Amino acid sequence: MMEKDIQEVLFTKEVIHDKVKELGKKITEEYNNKEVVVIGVLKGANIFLGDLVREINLPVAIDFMAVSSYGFSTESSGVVRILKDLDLEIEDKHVLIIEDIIDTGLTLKYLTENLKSRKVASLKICTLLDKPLRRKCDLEIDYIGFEIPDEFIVGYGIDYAEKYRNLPFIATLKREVYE
Ligand SMILES: O=P(O)(O)OC[C@H]1O[C@H](OP(=O)(O)OP(=O)(O)O)[C@H](O)[C@@H]1O
Ligand code: HPA
Ligand SMILES: [Mg+2]
Repeated sequence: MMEKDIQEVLFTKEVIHDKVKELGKKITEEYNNKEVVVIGVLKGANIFLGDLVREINLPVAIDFMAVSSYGFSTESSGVVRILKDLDLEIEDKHVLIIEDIIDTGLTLKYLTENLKSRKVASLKICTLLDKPLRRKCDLEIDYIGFEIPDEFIVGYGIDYAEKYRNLPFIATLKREVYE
C-alpha cells in the first residue's frame, strides 16, 4: 500500500527500538532521579515520545506543544507557528524537549528561546534524527539517536503531507512522490 512509495529503509523497527532503549537509559542516568517535564513537539514526535518515555525510569510529566512550519511541503517555510501551547507551568522545572527530527533547526531555535523565557531550571533537547547538513542556525543538541544525510524521510511519526506517519520504520521516499 504505502510501501510502493518507499525508496529505501534507513532504520528498521528493531534498530529504532534498540536506539530508543539506549537513549532512555542515558537520560535516566544523567537526570539522576530528578523530576523532568518531557515536552513533545507535535505532531511528529508523538510516536517517538510514546516509546521513549517508557524507557525513562524517572518521575516524568508529559506535555505537548504543536508547531508547524512544513505544512504540505518538503521545505521549511521558516515561519514557526504555535498551534498549541503547554498546559503545564514549567518555571523552575527540568525540561526535556523531544523531537523526531531536526533539519534546518528553525523549529527548535524558536521553541528553545520561547521555553527559556519561562525561567526553567534546565532545558535539554533529545531528537531521534539529526540532519546536520541542512542546519540554518546554531543549536546544541543533548541527545541524538541517528545522524541522517540530506534526504527527505518519513515514518515513525514523520510525515510527508500528513501521510506515512504510521510506518513502523524510517525510510526515504521515491522522488516521484513529492516532485
Ligand atoms: O528543523 P526544522 O527544519 O524546523 O524541521 C523539523 C521540524 O519539522 C517537522 O515538523 P512539521 O513542521 O512538519 O510538523 P509535524 O510534526 O506536524 O509534521 C518535524 O517534526 C520537526 O518538528
Ligand atoms: O526529512 C523530513 N521529512 C519529513 N518532515 C520533515 N521536517 C523536517 N525534515 C523532514
Ligand atoms: Mg511534518
